[in-house]
Amino acid sequence: MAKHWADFQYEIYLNGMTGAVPRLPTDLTRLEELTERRLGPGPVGYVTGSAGDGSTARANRAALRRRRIVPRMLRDVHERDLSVEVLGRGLPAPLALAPVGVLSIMHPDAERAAARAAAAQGVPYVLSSASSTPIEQVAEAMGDAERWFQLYWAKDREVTRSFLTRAKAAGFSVLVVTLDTPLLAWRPRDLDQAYLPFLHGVGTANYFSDPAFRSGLAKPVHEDPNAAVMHFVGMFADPAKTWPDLTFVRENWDGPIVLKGVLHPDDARQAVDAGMDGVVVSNHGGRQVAGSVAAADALPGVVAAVGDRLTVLFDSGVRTGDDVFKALALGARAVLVGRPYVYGLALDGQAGVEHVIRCLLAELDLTLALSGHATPATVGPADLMEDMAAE
Ligand SMILES: Cc1cc2nc3c(=O)[nH]c(=O)nc-3n(C[C@H](O)[C@H](O)[C@H](O)COP(=O)(O)O)c2cc1C
Ligand SMILES: O=C(O)C(=O)c1ccccc1
Repeated sequence: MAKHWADFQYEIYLNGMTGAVPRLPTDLTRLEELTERRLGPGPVGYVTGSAGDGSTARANRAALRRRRIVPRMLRDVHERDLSVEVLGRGLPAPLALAPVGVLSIMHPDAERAAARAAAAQGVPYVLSSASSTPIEQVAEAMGDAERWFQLYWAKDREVTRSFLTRAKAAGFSVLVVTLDTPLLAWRPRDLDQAYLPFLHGVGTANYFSDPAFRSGLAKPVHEDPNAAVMHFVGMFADPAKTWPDLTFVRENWDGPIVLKGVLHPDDARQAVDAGMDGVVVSNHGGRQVAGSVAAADALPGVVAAVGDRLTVLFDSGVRTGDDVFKALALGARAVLVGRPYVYGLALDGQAGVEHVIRCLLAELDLTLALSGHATPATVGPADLMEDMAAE
């Protein structure tokens, strides 16, 4: 029998017999406010902030809230199985941790803590190129758990090639190529405090650990750190890239490749033509194009265009188990979650990240069961209706 994630509910109640209650709220939408009280203004702006006036991030939430579940009754759900197959991998649930850069800003254990939490719960961890911990050290912390690598496509081919070689050697199996960040967007929360995340918490450590990156420096990093940071800024991403450039990535990675940040159905079709295996329908949590379409509103169009040819994943705005259910109903195979686990990390390290994963999946398990589903496979558009007046 598959694991019932909902058992976490009674684990919490039973622990309560000895007077213990969860260290963090089980309504994950409350974590943002707690994190705002815990971290300094720079780090808070970095993690909670988004592009422009923040309306895209709010629209992501609204697009999920507006869709309401129509539960079905009397459909045997006593044995449930949340596992799904994604890109040829069996996952215990339709969830992965999204790539988030410079986690040392949030907690001293940084990427290692997030990766260990994902490994302990069996969900894939997507390591950001912009990690504050070198690829190899994150891999070492994870044992043989499922790990995916997110590529920021460096201007220098040798650096990109080196990242891919290192990630492969460290056991990363799926490559997530982020397309929506060829430039950092206009982010007032960061700008108003002149807070550039790269410059904090050894934000560039993964690059600094790279031999191809280092060979481009006139002096070693410790002798001229400012020059090294400027080299990184010039290297980080390349706004000149076009679709044919994907050939280079395809030729240098023999596992599945997923393009992150696709919103238009035609871009999803181009991903098929480029030999890609999947897309993440995402607007980067509202952090890139201010005023862009809400990710959940873009999802059905992408699924209709390529859902039978590519694995369609989703992120941007997922905060609760019912949000995951809604994304599945709109056609996503699985979802990535960003800020909630980062808040968990900021508030309680590895344990906080595990708390977030367990709450999300317990709530998803219960939402499925209470709506008449024993597996994600039976969830579809017929389970939703739209309520334009929803708060
Ligand atoms: C603080 C922060 C840093 C991020 N860094 C990266 C990154 O390095 N690479 C990447 O592809 N996406 C990055 N993202 C975007 C996430 O992968 C994901 O798309 C987004 O957080 C999903 O939205 P959500 O936060 O509403 O769940 C970052 C997001 C946040 C909040
Ligand atoms: O802040 C982000 O959204 C992001 O993608 C990023 C990129 C580089 C370093 C840190 C974060």
